[in-house]
Amino acid sequence: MLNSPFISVPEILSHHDMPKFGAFTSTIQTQNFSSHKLPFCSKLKTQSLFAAYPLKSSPFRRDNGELRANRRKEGSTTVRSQLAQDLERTVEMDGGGRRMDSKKEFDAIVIGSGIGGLVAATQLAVKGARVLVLEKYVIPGGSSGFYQRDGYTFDVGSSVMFGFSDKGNLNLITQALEAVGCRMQVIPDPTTVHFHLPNNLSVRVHREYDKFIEELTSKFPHEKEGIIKFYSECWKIFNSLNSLELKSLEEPLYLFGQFFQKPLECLTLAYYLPQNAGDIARKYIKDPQLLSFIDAECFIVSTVNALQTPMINASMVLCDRHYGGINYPVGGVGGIAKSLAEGLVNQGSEILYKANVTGIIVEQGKAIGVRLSNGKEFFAKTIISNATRWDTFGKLLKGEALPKEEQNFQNVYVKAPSFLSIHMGVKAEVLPPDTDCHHFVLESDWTRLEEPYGSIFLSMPTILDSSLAPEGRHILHIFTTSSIEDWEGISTEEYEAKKQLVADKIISRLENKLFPGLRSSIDFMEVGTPKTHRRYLARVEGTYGPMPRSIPKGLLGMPFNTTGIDGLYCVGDSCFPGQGVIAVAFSGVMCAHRVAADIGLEKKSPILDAMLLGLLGWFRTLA
Ligand SMILES: NC(=O)c1ccc[n+]([C@@H]2O[C@H](COP(=O)([O-])OP(=O)(O)OC[C@H]3O[C@@H](n4cnc5c(N)ncnc54)[C@H](O)[C@@H]3O)[C@@H](O)[C@H]2O)c1
Ligand SMILES: CC(C)=CCC/C(C)=C/C=C/C(C)=C/C=C/C(C)=C/C=C/C=C(C)/C=C/C=C(C)/C=C/C=C(\C)CCC=C(C)C
Repeated sequence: MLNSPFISVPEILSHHDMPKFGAFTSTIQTQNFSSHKLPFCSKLKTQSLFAAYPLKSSPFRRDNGELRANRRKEGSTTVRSQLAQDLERTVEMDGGGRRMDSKKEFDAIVIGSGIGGLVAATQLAVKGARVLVLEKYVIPGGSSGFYQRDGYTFDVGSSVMFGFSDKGNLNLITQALEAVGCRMQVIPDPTTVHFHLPNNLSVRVHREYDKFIEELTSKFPHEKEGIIKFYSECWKIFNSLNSLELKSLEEPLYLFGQFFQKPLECLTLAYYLPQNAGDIARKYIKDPQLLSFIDAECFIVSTVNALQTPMINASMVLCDRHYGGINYPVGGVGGIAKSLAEGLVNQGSEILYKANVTGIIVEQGKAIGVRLSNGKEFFAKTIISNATRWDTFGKLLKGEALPKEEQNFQNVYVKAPSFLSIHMGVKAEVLPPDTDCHHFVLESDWTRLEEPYGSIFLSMPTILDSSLAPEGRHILHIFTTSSIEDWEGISTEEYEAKKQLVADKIISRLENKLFPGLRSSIDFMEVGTPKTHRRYLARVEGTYGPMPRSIPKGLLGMPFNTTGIDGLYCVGDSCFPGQGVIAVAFSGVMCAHRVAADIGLEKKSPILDAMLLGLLGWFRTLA
């Protein structure tokens, strides 16, 4: 297998996806679904997600060489959203020359359909807004998308799903789906992650908190008290978070309302907002190896060590994994975005694929529309960018001076490296019985934790959902940090050879540590590099997300959703609270609330707005 030519994700996507998703090949497509009740989401309860994607039931059809949306029939009547009809009418009105497609205004245009963008869009749609999502790629989801090869269904990004339980206030993925009437079947993961660390330290993070603490204290009995105190402090924060109704922290009526109803909890959160997990761990723990373990715990959350990881974010994930637990959606992570996109359309809003936004149109200092690579223009009261802040302000806002809030963001945060990913199908026999689904491997040297190719993340979602692979096979999704500079300025042959070399080394490491015989069990493999991720996720340098330039003041410096440009909002992992699917879902909820207030769908107080936004802006300069 290793001698077979490695094919990069871009090549694979273009060769395989396009025929499979043959219906997605026009420049602009419109999903014109009626708003009847959730056909796809309800199917998910009993079927594999991807059964919902067969070509026959594609939402598109060819019509005189043009792609058109299939119309879903209710009884004998064709029902289509008013919005879709408006759009199509404006396209018909095009008379050559510049295609001013839309004098019609949307309430919001969302650039990008990552989980952040989709949550913002769906939350706005259920509040009654007319939303248009413009996605560059052929399916929704961005880093939380999927692709299929040779009978395997691969998650593009992480398979570790927080916020997907049925309890509390922090199950934001469940809530986002429910808002549009969707519910997905999930499979509880008994172990969040199995750490394989230097000095043969092996720690399994069990779903049951007591079992995890018991395992960790058995490795560090002299630190039992410190362990309990550190994780208990995380619980204090988690419980405060979990008691709040989560909406926009940039909206004063809500924020002051929460302070009034839950003063202790809000003050607790305000107290921890500027703090990092590493400092708090050091209050209780002295053993350097245990502190390094806490670094590894945080690295998974933030791609940086504990001293650089905001305590609120660390607490969120270190507790949710025991509270709601990690739950994997049947059919794969891609089903979340697919369901949200369908829910959005069912609410009468729109999503267009292969719609590459190349510019945000600003008039008299206000963002009023967007321009696509094919020259089309769309207009809205508000523009929400789910592209990273670097892409939004560096590429989409040409000719605009960088607002000072963005300068501040770029001073405090840098682009985290990208990653190298290996998607692999293997013979099932190579995995020992009772293998856990997620592993983190750093064999011998703690100092390599944050180095490129130092730590290995491994997810095997077929341990939980065997429908993702052909019978007798498992999926291995392996990823490790890697920078784009490593992959630039080399010939195609060198690029291919380098992919093979790097993959080879990682396979050897996994063979030594976990799965003897792995190499000979490989049935399918492809390697994605930072260039792949830059191209297919439309993220500058393929970055994993923002990471602090030095020691941050917790979350204090992380911008929320409003920007220095009137009418322009950002959503996604370069907004508060940062990287992670549940984190960007929260960013989507916050963004939708702030936008809804600004377009009159929620209460607002302009005077309090000005005061709070000014205050938050000032706080950020302290970071
Ligand atoms: N391997 C991984 O696990 C991995 C990798 C990267 C990011 N992540 C995580 O994924 C999440 C990111 O979610 P997110 O919501 O911020 O965004 P995202 O990056 O997942 O999605 C953004 C979407 O916007 C689209 N887009 C970008 N620019 C566009 C343009 N100009 N025109 C049209 N569409 C455009 C992209 O195609 C993509 O679909 C975070 O949790 C992050 O930490 C995970
Ligand atoms: C506003 C002011 C000044 C004061 C107000 C005080 C107040 C009320 C504050 C409120 C704050 C709130 C509500 C904060 C909310 C924070 C939240 C919801 C944070 C959520 C963070 C979630 C994170 C960081 C999730 C990260 C998950 C990640 C990165 C998962 C991915 C995992 C991998 C990629 C690893 C895969 C692992 C293996 C081993 C394969």
